Amino acid sequence: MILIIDFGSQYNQLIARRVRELEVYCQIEPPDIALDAIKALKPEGIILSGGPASIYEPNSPRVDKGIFELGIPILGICYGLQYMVDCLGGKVIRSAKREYGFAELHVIRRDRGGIFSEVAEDTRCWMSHGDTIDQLPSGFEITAETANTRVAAVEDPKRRFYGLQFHPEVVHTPEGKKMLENFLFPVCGCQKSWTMASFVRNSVEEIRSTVGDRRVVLGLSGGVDSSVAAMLLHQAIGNQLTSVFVDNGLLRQDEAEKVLALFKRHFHMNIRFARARAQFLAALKGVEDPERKRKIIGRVFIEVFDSEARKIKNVDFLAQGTLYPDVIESRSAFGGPSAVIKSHHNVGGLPRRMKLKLVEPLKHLFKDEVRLLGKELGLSDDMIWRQPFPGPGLGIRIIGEVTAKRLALLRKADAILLEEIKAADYYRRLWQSFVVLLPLKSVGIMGDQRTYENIAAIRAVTSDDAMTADWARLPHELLGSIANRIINEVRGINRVVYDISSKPPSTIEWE
Ligand SMILES: Nc1ncnc2c1ncn2[C@@H]1O[C@H](COP(=O)(O)OP(=O)(O)OP(=O)(O)O)[C@@H](O)[C@H]1O
Ligand SMILES: O=c1[nH]c(=O)c2[nH+]cn([C@@H]3O[C@H](COP(=O)(O)O)[C@@H](O)[C@H]3O)c2[nH]1
Ligand SMILES: NC(=O)CC[C@H](N)C(=O)O
Ligand SMILES: [Mg+2]
Repeated sequence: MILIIDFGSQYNQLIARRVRELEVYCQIEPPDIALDAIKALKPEGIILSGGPASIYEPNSPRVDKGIFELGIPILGICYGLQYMVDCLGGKVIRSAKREYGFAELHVIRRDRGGIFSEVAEDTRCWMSHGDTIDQLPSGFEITAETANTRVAAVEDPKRRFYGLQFHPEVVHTPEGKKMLENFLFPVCGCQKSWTMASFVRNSVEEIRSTVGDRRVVLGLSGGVDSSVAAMLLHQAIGNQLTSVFVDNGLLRQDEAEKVLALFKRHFHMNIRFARARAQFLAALKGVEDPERKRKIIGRVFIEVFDSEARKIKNVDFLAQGTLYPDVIESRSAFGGPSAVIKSHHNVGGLPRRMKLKLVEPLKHLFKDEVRLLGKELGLSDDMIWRQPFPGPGLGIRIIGEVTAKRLALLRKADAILLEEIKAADYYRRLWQSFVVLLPLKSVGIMGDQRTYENIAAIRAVTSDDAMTADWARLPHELLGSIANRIINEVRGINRVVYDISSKPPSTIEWE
């Protein structure tokens, strides 16, 4: 495996994606990981990520220096390179000018089977730094330069230490993937072994040894992640698993009935249905702040799981379909180097003290990997290709207070949108498509009468992993027919707008 040390770069997950695309398993860990924990992972190579800090500042993040004594190849990217240089006796200074964007890279040495083998002598790279290397540690030499940056890449071929001032993980560095490939295979000697079949084998074993003869409850939403987690756990521990579907009152039209029917038909596992509408709505009464709503929903979910667990004997574990991006994005909530954007109900929204221990077999996977895993486990295409639906559901799509009346309005509008999207064959082409109910009213005219009613917004985005997203260029005719149907069929909505923001700077959900 490859260990990635997270110095807070916004591109960390991209590094992980690239490595896994090359069929090598990797894991991202924070800089305070202990040296013994690093050794226990038995990495074949270590990648030090970029990050917003400057190495000469007090309290800039550092990982145990012992990594340089392990005899393992190390690749430093941007801040990671600067950290390596600083640790090993070189010098990093603030550069006279910041460099952000494309730069022409001139490769000086690519004849030693290192990072640049088979890379063109002149190629482009993506820079994003304000610091620069002034003095190299002994044993290092410069292997590439740009017009602005004398030290664009370095290596110490004896110790197999490599450093890039630019970002090989972004698509704007066209030969970046080749450079990473060179690091993984010739340099680190990795094998291509990251396949879903091997993942299933290892997870089943791990789940069995964690759970022993105890019981597990799993939050089953009918979404891709929890359905795949349920299949995996069921394969590992069979009847020791009970899945709990919670009707939190924030679901879409007919969702509870549909999900239950589907699972009863296709899966022979224990499923419980927890009716908790009133509990969620009461807890949300009068609450308008998005983060408060999220925390409340997270807490009530756990209360419901706890009370279901009490009805079954010997339950020690709660299983969830938490994915890698949820974990990494929420890490900051626990003191990591990046900023808190929003608390996902199943991670940052969890209460601090919990009775049940978490089992999260998918917490190192990305969404597209979970879909592949679902296929491996025999889940139908319809389930695998469902658009994601957040656990807080319509609760974060009603801006402002959540009430039964507003839920009813949104449910109708959302059902119409989905019907139209599916009929136009756009469902699978979109990462998500949904309606948001705004806390605003506007004036309209219907049948010669004045109306003063709610505004709904349509949100439809394309994305690969929800980390970035673009608004979907839906045909005007389709948008027109959705709007037309919503306004005609949903009493209480008289205006529909289309959200044309991308992520970043906006996010996919409005709250
Ligand atoms: N209505 C629900 N009942 C029980 N558990 C739920 C419910 N909604 C969400 N969860 C739990 O919260 C986790 C996170 O929700 P999330 O929406 O990210 O995943 P998902 O619903 O499984 O998949 P998808 O992202 O495709 O919607 C789920 O994996 C599940 O364990
Ligand atoms: O299970 C979930 N619990 C949550 O609390 C939550 N918040 C956002 N999402 C989903 O995450 C993806 C990224 O959303 P944002 O761009 O709005 O952050 C999108 O796919 C969102 O639908 C959630 N899923
Ligand atoms: N992208 C980065 O890793 C930046 C590293 C450091 N903060 C610099 O400005 O050079
Ligand atoms: Mg979901």
